[in-house]
Amino acid sequence: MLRIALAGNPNVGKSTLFNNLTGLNQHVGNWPGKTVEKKTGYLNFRENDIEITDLPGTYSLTAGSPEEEVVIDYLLDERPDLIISVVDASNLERNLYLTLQILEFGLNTIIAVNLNRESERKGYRLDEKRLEELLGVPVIKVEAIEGNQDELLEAAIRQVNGNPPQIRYEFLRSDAIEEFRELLEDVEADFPAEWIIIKLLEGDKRVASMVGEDLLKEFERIRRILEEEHSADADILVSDARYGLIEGLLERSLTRPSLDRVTVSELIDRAVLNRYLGLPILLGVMWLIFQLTFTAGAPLTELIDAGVSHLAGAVQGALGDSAAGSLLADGVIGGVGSVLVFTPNIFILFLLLTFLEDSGYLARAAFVMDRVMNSLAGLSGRSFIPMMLGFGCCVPGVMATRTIGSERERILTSLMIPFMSCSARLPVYVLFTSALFPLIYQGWVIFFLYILGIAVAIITARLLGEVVMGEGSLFLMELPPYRLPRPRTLLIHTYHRGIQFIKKAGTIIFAGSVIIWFLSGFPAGNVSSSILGTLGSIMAPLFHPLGFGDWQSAVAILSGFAAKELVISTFGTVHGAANIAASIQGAFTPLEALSFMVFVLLYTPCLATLAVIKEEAGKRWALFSPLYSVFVAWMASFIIYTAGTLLGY
Ligand SMILES: Nc1nc2c(ncn2[C@@H]2O[C@H](COP(=O)(O)OP(=O)(O)OP(=O)(O)O)[C@@H](O)[C@H]2O)c(=O)[nH]1
Ligand SMILES: [Mg+2]
Repeated sequence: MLRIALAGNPNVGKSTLFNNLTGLNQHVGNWPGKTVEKKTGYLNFRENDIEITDLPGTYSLTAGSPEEEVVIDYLLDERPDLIISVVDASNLERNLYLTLQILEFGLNTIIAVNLNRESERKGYRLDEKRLEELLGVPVIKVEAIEGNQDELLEAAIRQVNGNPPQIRYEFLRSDAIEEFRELLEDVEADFPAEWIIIKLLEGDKRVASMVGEDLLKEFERIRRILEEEHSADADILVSDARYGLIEGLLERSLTRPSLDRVTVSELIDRAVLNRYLGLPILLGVMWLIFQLTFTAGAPLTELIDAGVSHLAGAVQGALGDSAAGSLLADGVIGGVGSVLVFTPNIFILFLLLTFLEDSGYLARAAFVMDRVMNSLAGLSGRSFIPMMLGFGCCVPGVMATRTIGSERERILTSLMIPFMSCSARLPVYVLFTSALFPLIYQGWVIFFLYILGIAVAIITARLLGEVVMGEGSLFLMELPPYRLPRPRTLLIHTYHRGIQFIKKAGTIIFAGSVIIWFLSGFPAGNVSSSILGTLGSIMAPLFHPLGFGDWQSAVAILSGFAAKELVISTFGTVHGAANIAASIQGAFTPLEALSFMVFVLLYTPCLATLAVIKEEAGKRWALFSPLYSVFVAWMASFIIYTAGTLLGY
């Protein structure tokens, strides 16, 4: 088995290439920092079994953030047979910097130059054969997103048996270094001496501990000689040497565009990143997303709704009042069907979010929000990307916090994300607003809920910011160029995200609905005296001050702890799929509905989200999060309901 790893800077197309080669579906999008864990896939190419690992994007091989750690650990411990160093053709200077570090390490490497069309449009011309000759490493132009990658794979298989070139920097050819190199030969056979020297010059702690005290002392002496000789710090000498080498290579293999060209990306950015226009544009984009999600999905939703009601009716008619009939019609169709009705909205939302991510706008949103996040929440714009992802689903949102440099900001952001209105809350919003608010207000009510979520998240960061200690991080993020996402890619990603919703309906919602149905039927007789009704009645007084003190709401809220879709499916099971809207109309006033929706928005992350919060922020915060959010939800609903009542609504 041939073990190949994909390494490179963030956002150069590693995961795109990985997906293309393995047929898997790693998260891709047009912003740096999507992949945070390594992922392995397999393929067979001309009788060769190949294992491919997709690594997180990094700029260097010096451990800093958790995802850099992943890459370094992998390279040090697992030593793949070959590295495919993926580089962006428009950013070769910076991208080859990482390639050189991989070569220093002595690993077999080939270079895959991606995004060629884009760079040619910008006016770059790379002579890849010339670069290959100069560097001594195969250089292949690829189009990661499409077509077969035979040329790349052939080169890879050839290179596995080849020899990686030894990178030797001029400034390391001094007598003092040569002496030290000899000393090293007795110590460490596993890594190239040159690499150890470079890492020591860069001050890498891990390598320092590998070498041992005595040699380290000796090295300190040599380092000082070197620094005096060149009158510069050792780590600067190293990076200068790398950039010097790269410059020399590109000078002879790359034609660059003249500098005064203004790209389309720059033109768009002048508006989108404008001091005054940036924020209104972002708000406009968000408003548009939510409008489209709810309105464009409506006709299809109604159609499915009619279908589900019809089906429930037919089943009831065929099986009569038997237990089986009730289980199917109320439990399964009522519970699962009432959630599945919203599939069109969910798919549209995911399509739009994917477009936002893939076009490059999401990275801009982070920039625009940087100032806001800074002054309001004491965080950087980096935190805004996971928050936006949270509108789709909080689980990938929390996972995306890992690329945030500071631990403090990582924890705070993980605790903010559950307040983003994820797609599971959408059925609640749609049902309640459409049942109780006039058409012209519906969009605004939902938009208010989204904004309220963001506001509570920011207040949360503010409050907890006083408790969670640690250093902040500098907000350094590249702006990727805008790209018009391809319909095919958009559809594939939307499909993969949307299908999770349907899977969830078939598993956890299904199980939940059956349980709810069961609990509502026993002991037989009146539902309100069933186990479910009793449980609900016990809890109901807690919610009475919030305006929804009936047992059904209490039970719906309770089941929503597992997954928020269950809030609606509980109503579906208790009332029957066809009657949800009517029974909501009967049970709630608009004010009570608003209070209920606010509660559902804010109270507790679902179990899946809690699991990732535990992963990213630790057990203590995963315990804290639901307690805190239930408290916040109760307070917010109480304030809204009380204020509304006083105002006469
Ligand atoms: N047009 C075009 N776009 C590409 C190509 N390869 C990648 N992209 C786009 O470039 C962006 C980044 O791709 P990813 O595969 O997510 O990049 P990555 O290197 O895995 O990024 P990180 O995981 O963040 O380090 C996505 O928007 C891709 O659609 C390509 O060959 N052609
Ligand atoms: Mg990736």
